[in-house]
This record gives sequence, structure tokens and C-alpha cells, in this order.
Amino acid sequence: MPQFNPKMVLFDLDGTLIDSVPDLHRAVNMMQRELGLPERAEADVRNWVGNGIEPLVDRALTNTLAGGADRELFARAFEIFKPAYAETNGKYSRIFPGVQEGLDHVRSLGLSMACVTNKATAFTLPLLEETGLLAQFETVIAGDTLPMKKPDPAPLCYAAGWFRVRPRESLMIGDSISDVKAARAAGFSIICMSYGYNHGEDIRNYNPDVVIDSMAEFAGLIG
Ligand SMILES: O=C(O)COP(=O)(O)O
Ligand SMILES: [Mg+2]
Repeated sequence: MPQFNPKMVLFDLDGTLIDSVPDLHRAVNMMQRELGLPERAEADVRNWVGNGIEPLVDRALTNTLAGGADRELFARAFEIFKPAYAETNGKYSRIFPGVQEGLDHVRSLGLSMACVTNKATAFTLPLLEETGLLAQFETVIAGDTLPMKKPDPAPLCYAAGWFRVRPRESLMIGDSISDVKAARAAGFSIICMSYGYNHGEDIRNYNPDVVIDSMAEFAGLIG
């Protein structure tokens, strides 16, 4: 196992810190029912999370990862989805086992910590607040904080600039191909969680530096 000695650690949210699929699945089906469309399986919703709520709605409407729903239907659906997700957000989701130990370890090293997610700010902040995670981070970069989301490296570079650290002193913790691509493009190291969401594919196929099953393993990896 490689050792990491970063000055800054960035954490992805959905599939890395929090299992948010139960909330998202319920909101998707509230939307589908209101539109008179078939409900979607939780296993499918799991594979559609990670690129923000717009692609999630598009994927749910078409029942495909590729999306491509009619634009008018999408616009109507999106306006139904937002209040539905506001209602379910944080109600059924849970922090993954090991997360608190991992965060405590990184904090004990005195490293800069931020959350970098593709989830929109309006849902990210209440979810972090509800789960008690908000206070763990010095800043939160959400899906609509900048014009570009992961896999673009912009949110990661922005965080590095904010903390005044170099890319090689920076570590991303994520679960998906978007996290790996963004980290590689930004020049960061990347550790992925095996339990997360990656559109149904094993994240090992994308060669992050390390794949671990629990953040409790940070103690032997970071610092
Ligand atoms: O798809 C989303 O809304 C968020 O996904 P992320 O937290 O894994 O970036
Ligand atoms: Mg994720």
C-alpha cells in the first residue's frame, strides 16, 4: 500500500461519505408517480447518481444511463423532483461505516478538509447539516458552486487555491470515475471507496491510487 502525506484532503459526498440513494430513489419515484410514469428500481437509481441532479432526472425519465429525455418533459419533471428531493433529503440516507473514524484521523493530522460534490448547494448543505458532517469541513464546493463539475478538475483546483496547497500535496477521496478523472486532471492523488456508486462498474477499472473498503483504513494510509 502506498503512503499519503497530503496537506489537504477533499471528500466526495454521495457514495463516499453518505449512502444517499434511499433519499434519491424515493424522490425519483415521487416524481415518476406525479408524471404518471413507472417507478424505478433502487438498484438503477444507484447507477445514475454522481453527475448531479439534472442527469439523474434525465436518466430516471428514460430509464437509461445515457438519458436524452424530451426537453419539455425534463423541464416539468425537474420542477417536480426538486421539492420532492428537498422533502426526502437526509431522511433515509446514512453515513457509511468508518467515515467518522476516517474524518477524525484526518483532523488529528491537522490537514485542511473540504467536501467537493456534484450535488447542488441547495441539497448539499442541508444533507451535511442533517448528518452532522457540515462542521467537519472548512469549505464545501457543490455542483453549482462553479460553472464546471467533476470530472472537470476545476472544483479540485479551486479548493487547492482556497487552501493555498499544491496539487501534489492534495488528496481526493471519492467513489466514481468522475472523482478519478478530476483528480488525475488536477494532479491530485486519489483514493476510492469500494462501496460507492460508479454507474454499475467496479472503480478498480479506472485505476485510482488505492481502493479501500472503509475510511477506518486511513490510519495506516494517510499521515
Ligand atoms: O450526483 C450527485 O448529485 C452528487 O454526486 P457526488 O457527491 O458523488 O459528486
Ligand atoms: Mg460520489
